[in-house]
Amino acid sequence: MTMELPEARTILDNADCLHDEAEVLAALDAMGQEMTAKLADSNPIVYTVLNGGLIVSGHLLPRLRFPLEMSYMHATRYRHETSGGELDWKVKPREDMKGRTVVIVDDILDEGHTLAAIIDYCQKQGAAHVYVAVLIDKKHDRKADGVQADFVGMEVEDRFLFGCGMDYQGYWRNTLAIYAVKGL
Ligand SMILES: O=P(O)(O)OC[C@H]1O[C@H](OP(=O)(O)OP(=O)(O)O)[C@H](O)[C@@H]1O
Ligand SMILES: Nc1nc2[nH]cnc2c(=O)[nH]1
Repeated sequence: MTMELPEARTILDNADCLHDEAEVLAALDAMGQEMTAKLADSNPIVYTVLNGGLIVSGHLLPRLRFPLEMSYMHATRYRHETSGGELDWKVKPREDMKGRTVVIVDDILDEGHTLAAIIDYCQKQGAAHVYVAVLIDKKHDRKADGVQADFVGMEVEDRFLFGCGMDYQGYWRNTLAIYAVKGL
C-alpha cells in the first residue's frame, strides 16, 4: 500500500541514522578491495539480488577492478512487513552457471533464509563456487543453519533497517545512509 507523503517523510525524520553516507562508502571501498584481491582471476557472474541489492551493487560493481559478467535475480520474503515469510522467487537466474564462479550481491544478511535458498539454487545449477557479498550482516543468533557471507561491509545491530536498498513499506530504499525505524 502506498504511504502518504507526510508519513513517509516522518519515518525518515524520526529514524536513527546508524551509518552515514561516508561510512557506507568506506565500507564499500573496503569490500571492493577485498573482493578484487580474492576474485580477480575467477571470471565470475556477479548477481544482484533485487530489489534490495540494487544500490549496493551500483556502488560495489565499479569498485571491482577485474573482468566479470553481471546479471540479476529477484527473490523476496519480506514484502511490506518487518519480518520475513515464505520466499517468493520472482525472477530466477537465467545464465548457464555450470562450472562458473558466482557472486551474489545483496544489501543484508538477516536471518539468512533468502541467501540459503539462492546458494542452494546456484549449487544445484552446477556453479563451481558461490560467494556471497552483503553490505550488512545483522547481529543476532537467529541465522539459518550454515549461512554466512564471504564479504561483509558492516555488522549492524538487530533493528529493522532501511536505506541503501532496504525499504520501509516500499519507501526510502533510495538513501545511501542506513537508518533504523524509530521504535523497531
Ligand atoms: O536474511 P533474510 O532474513 O532472508 O533477509 C534478507 C533479504 O530481505 C530483503 O529482501 P526482501 O525480502 O525485503 O525483498 P526486496 O529486496 O525485494 O524488498 C533483503 O534484500 C534480502 O534479500
Ligand atoms: N528493509 C529491511 N529489509 C530487511 N530484510 C531483512 N532484514 C531487513 C531489515 O532490517 N530491513
